[in-house]
Amino acid sequence: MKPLYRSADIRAIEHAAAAELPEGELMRRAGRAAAAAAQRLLSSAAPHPGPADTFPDRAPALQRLQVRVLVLAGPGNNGGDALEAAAHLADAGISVTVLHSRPGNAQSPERAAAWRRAADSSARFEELSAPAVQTGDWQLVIDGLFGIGLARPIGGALRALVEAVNQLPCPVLALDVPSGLDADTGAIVGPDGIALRASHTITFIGDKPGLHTNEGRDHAGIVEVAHLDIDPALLPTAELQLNRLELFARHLHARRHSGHKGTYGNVAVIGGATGMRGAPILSARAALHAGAGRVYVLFPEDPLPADSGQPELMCRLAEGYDFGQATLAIGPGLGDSATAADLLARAIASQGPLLVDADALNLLAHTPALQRALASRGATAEPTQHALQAARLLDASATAVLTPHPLEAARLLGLSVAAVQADRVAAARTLAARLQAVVVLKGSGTVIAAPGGDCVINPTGNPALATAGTGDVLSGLCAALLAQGCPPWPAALAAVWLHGAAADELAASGVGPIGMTAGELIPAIRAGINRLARLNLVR
Ligand SMILES: NC(=O)C1=CN([C@@H]2O[C@H](COP(=O)(O)OP(=O)(O)OC[C@H]3O[C@@H](n4cnc5c(N)ncnc54)[C@H](O)[C@@H]3O)[C@@H](O)[C@H]2O)[C@@H](O)CC1
Ligand SMILES: Nc1ncnc2c1ncn2[C@@H]1O[C@H](COP(=O)(O)OP(=O)(O)O)[C@@H](O)[C@H]1O
Ligand SMILES: [K+]
Repeated sequence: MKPLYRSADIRAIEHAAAAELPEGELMRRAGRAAAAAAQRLLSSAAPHPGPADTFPDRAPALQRLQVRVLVLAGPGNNGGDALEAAAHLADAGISVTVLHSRPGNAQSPERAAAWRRAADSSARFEELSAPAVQTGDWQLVIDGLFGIGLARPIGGALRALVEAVNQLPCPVLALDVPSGLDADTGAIVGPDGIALRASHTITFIGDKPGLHTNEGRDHAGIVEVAHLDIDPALLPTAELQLNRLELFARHLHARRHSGHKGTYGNVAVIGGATGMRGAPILSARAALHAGAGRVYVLFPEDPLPADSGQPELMCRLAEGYDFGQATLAIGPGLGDSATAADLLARAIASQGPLLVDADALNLLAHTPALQRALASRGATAEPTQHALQAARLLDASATAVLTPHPLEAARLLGLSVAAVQADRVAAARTLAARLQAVVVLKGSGTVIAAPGGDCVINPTGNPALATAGTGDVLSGLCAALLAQGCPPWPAALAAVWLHGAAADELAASGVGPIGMTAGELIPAIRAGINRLARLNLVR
């Protein structure tokens, strides 16, 4: 399990843990963990921004006085963690400069003790200011300005200071949360706020959703969790977690020799109005390469005779096709005609697995009756055998998967895009509950929510995916998994994970992040599925 905790949970855990420990013990542990992480970063001389995908795992001896570390210590307990870390680093012979915010009368006793320890060390103290950041030649900056206690946007002189840190070429290690970022949502605390861009974040007690979605990935960098030896019994069951193989891999089966095309299901992609024919073709090609037995492309009008680049696809007019014969992926390039709306109504009324994407989501947003039909479809449909087996993971009644990007989600919710992005987890959960469907809210740190409240943030993927057509590939991939018998919840988790992992592989091999095309994802996804299926050979 890779749980993600909101700030309120972290505060409750911290409170319970602190009650069993000497005063200041958690802050001392946080400071020690931060100093150790800093020493590992200094030793590995990680470039900034670091493409490395893990924290370095050991710290060879540092040559004394060759490294200069800048520690930013804010007025609260995040500043206390930073002061503890500064004292440890100074004691290790490292040249440490602390830019220190005067805490006022409300300083906690543990922060006051941390300040005394740092003041007694060889660390030099200066007032927090942008020029103090700009004048030094730092090998590392440690950000202990604000953690989960940030109460308003960073402004004034602190804003200039954060801007100055964001210009530095060296690694930046954020303590708990990059200052200025909302740990719950990954939004920059605003209006007109700013957040520090860290190359690495060491986060305390438990991992936090805001580090993995929205602005989080750009600001947190590589995330390490320091549990501070908290008694696991104090950790509540997390309602939110990071996506990972264990949540879905067992549903990706190795093939039996006796299988035939009928064994692996039919996918029908419905879309491709005039001028948007490529969208369902991409989706259908992805479905084919993700293992669906037969793949159809159903056009609302003027069907293409065939896809000359992929003649395995069967191109038809949607009218006249029996929607009960396939897993449906409706929406790519569907348009907003009356025919399109009729096709969506027929798709929702059908009994099989259903994925709703793109233009079909916009039609749904405009048509409350279709929303009601979709919600009651989820509530009344007979769960499949697969779905029953997966009942622990899945609200088995949710047969539809919806894949909105933030604008589509905003239309469905009657909100602005900014309001959706301000709390992506809440937006996905609200839609999932309202429409009784698995909702995949796309974007950096895609959020997948089930109607019962389960929610997952996906860690794979990168900006190579920010190109037209990658969403169509995702819908075809997910439909193919549904067609092969995977229940909606693990199908959505697997599709989002595989799609992002394929983009990560392509970016690592130079096919991106700039200039990767949606079509290039498809063979990389196929390779990923086959790798995972091989892990399940015994099934
Ligand atoms: N209390 C504990 O036992 C532990 C706390 N920990 C640390 O404590 C942090 C939380 O500490 P706090 O609750 O003190 O919160 P913070 O240190 O995040 O910030 C609170 C302080 O910042 C001020 N402030 C908030 N927004 C501001 C703004 N925009 N401009 C200027 N000042 C602003 C507040 O008035 C307050 O003084 C965690 O993120 C973590 O780093 C860790 O040491 C683990 C243990
Ligand atoms: N910056 C990014 N980082 C990670 N994933 C991204 C990023 N930008 C886009 N994506 C992903 O790419 C896909 C884009 O889908 P969508 O917006 O529907 O595009 P289209 O309709 O053109 O296919 C989604 O899976 C989304 O999560
Ligand atoms: K911080």
